[in-house]
Amino acid sequence: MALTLVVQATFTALLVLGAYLALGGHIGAAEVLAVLVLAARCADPLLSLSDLGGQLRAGRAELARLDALLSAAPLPEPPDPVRPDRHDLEFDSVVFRRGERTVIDTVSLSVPQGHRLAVVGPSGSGKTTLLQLLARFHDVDAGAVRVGGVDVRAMDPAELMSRIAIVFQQVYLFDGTIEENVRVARPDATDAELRAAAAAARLDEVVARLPGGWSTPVGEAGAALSGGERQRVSIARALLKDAPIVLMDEVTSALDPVNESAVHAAVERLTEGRTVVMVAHRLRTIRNADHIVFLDKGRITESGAHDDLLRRGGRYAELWDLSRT
Ligand SMILES: Nc1ncnc2c1ncn2[C@@H]1O[C@H](COP(=O)(O)OP(=O)(O)OP(=O)(O)O)[C@@H](O)[C@H]1O
Repeated sequence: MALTLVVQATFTALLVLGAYLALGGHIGAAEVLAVLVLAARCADPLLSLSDLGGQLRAGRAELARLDALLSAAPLPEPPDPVRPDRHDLEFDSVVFRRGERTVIDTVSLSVPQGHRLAVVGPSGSGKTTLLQLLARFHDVDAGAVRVGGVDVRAMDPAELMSRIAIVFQQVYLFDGTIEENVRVARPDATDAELRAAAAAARLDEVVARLPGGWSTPVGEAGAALSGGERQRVSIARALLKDAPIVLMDEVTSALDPVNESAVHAAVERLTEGRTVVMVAHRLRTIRNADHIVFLDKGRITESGAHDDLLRRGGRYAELWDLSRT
């Protein structure tokens, strides 16, 4: 850094001196001193500019990635979309690859309408990918994902999304008020519907603490909200959307007891009577699931109800014991 500063200062001094001589100036002690002071003052911004170069290069790489994402071919839309009249879910021998890697490896499972499926397993085993395939963020490489017996590729993508509410770990809050951030799920919702969703998600108690209540800009609120509170915003959105299918990726980080209990109550309300697939990390959520699958390296290695899996004494039972210590 110090060397770069000296090089930059010398370079700047030579440039200024050159310009001075070119303009017909004479060099004396005063001129040299003035040029050195000027060079030192110029070097710092020049250094910042060289830092900026690095930042611009990093930014360009980000832009290239974004561009690749935006220019990716849109998922093909069917000419005659089919509308399912039920909301049971099915993975039929699904294979999904990322490059050379098989991320989902011949997965078959079904979730009857109104049931809750919990997906557990080690990090990187493909749990989130299963949710993404259901919402058709990607298309399968082999097999089929079906909603109400209809292949999701045969559905109009907007229709599919209207049937699904998603609660992901990373909650995206945009620059607006907290009310706008919830209302985005259903802009024509009445105030009463908004308040009811917030109460069911236990978001009302968070809003009550904010300085401007519902009108608090989320820029302020977002920074002040904990992970559990942000997830309550996400659950309120999903409740307001009132979709028959819920896909949920639980927060992995530990929640304080107040948030733990509030989020649990909110999840209960959200999942009541809906068809649910959730990546489950918390004991209470796993326990309340109708069915559990254990995913390892993209394959289902164990599947059943909580008590069956405990009796079997496999990886699930191990995970359960570990999570209770
Ligand atoms: N955008 C991506 N590009 C390339 N590989 C990815 C991408 N997203 C996920 N993967 C890879 O796919 C595999 C499955 O990832 P996935 O996020 O589904 O796992 P997970 O079980 O949900 O993990 P975690 O519990 O850590 O969230 C991982 O090996 C992951 O590195």
